[in-house]
Amino acid sequence: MHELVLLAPETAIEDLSDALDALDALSVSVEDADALTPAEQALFGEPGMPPPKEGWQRSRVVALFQEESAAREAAVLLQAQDFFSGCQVIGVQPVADQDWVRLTQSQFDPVEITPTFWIVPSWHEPPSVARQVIRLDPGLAFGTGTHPTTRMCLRWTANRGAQGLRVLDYGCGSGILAIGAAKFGATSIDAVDIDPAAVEAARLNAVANHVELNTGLPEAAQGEYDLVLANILATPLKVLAPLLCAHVRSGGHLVLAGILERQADELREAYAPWLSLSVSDREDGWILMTASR
Ligand SMILES: C[S@@+](CC[C@H](N)C(=O)[O-])C[C@H]1O[C@@H](n2cnc3c(N)ncnc32)[C@H](O)[C@@H]1O
Repeated sequence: MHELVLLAPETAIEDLSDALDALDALSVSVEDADALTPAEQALFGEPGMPPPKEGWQRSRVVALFQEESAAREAAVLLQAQDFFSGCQVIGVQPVADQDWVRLTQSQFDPVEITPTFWIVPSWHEPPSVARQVIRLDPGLAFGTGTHPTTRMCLRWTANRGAQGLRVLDYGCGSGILAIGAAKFGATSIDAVDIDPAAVEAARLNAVANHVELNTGLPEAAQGEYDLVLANILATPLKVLAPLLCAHVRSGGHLVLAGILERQADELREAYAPWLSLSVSDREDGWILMTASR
C-alpha cells in the first residue's frame, strides 16, 4: 500500500476528505501538522460527539491507497480543484507491512479495577491474583475499562456488591457496567443505549462473559431498580435527571459518571428535586456522584 501525504488548512479539510473518499482512498486521517511543536493546537471534543472542528489550522492529511499509481493520480487530480489552493502535496510513500492485529492488541493490557477484579482482553491470560474477570476486547462501543469513569463505576459495584439486585445500566456502551453487576451477583439486568451498535456490542459481550443481560434501546428500561448506573456526560445526565431518578426504587442507589470535578454543583442542582447527590470517588479530574433513595 501507499500513502499520499498532504498539508491543508482547516477550511479545506472537509472538501479534501470528501474528494479523497471519491478517489477511492482506503482511509483518510487528519492530524495536527504542528503536533509536538510550540504551535501545537489542542482541540478538545466530548466522546461520542462530532469533533469541534474538522481539522487544525495546519493539518497533515494522510490518505491510504492500495496502489502507488492511484495515490499519484489522486495527487494530480486534487491539485486541479478550486479548494486545493492553500493545500500542498508532500509526497507519496510506501507503507511498510506490519502485523496490524498484533500492533493493536499490544496496546491493550489487562486493566485492574480492584486488586482482584480485572478487565482482560481475549488475547491475554487473566492475572493470577484475579478472582473476578470481565473478558472484553476493544470494539465499536465505548467501555473497555481504560477510562476512569468506567473504572469508578465498576469499583463502586465491586466494593458494594450487587447480590440479587435488579440493575439498570443506562448508556451501556459495551455493556461493561452491566456485565460487572452480573459478576457481582445482580440477577436481573437491563442494559440500554441510544446507539444500536452499542446494544449489539453489549449483547455479544454478555454472551462472551456467560452472563444474562436484557439489552435494548432506552425504552426497554421499565419500572424501578435497586441500582441505576449511568456513565454518560454531564449535559445528557442533567436532561435525564427525572427519568433516571424515577427508575430508582425506595432503598435503591443511583450511580452517575462522566462528570468533571467542576461540574459537581450543576449536577447536584439538577438532581436536587428528586435525590441528593454526593461525590463518592474521583480519578484524573472525573468524579463519581451517587445517591440513595
Ligand atoms: C461514556 S459511554 C459509557 C459506556 C459504558 N457504560 C461505560 O461505562 O464505559 C456513554 C454511552 O451512553 C450512550 N448514550 C448517550 N446519550 C444517551 C441517552 N440519552 N440515552 C441512552 N444512552 C445514551 C452512548 O451511546 C454511549 O454508548
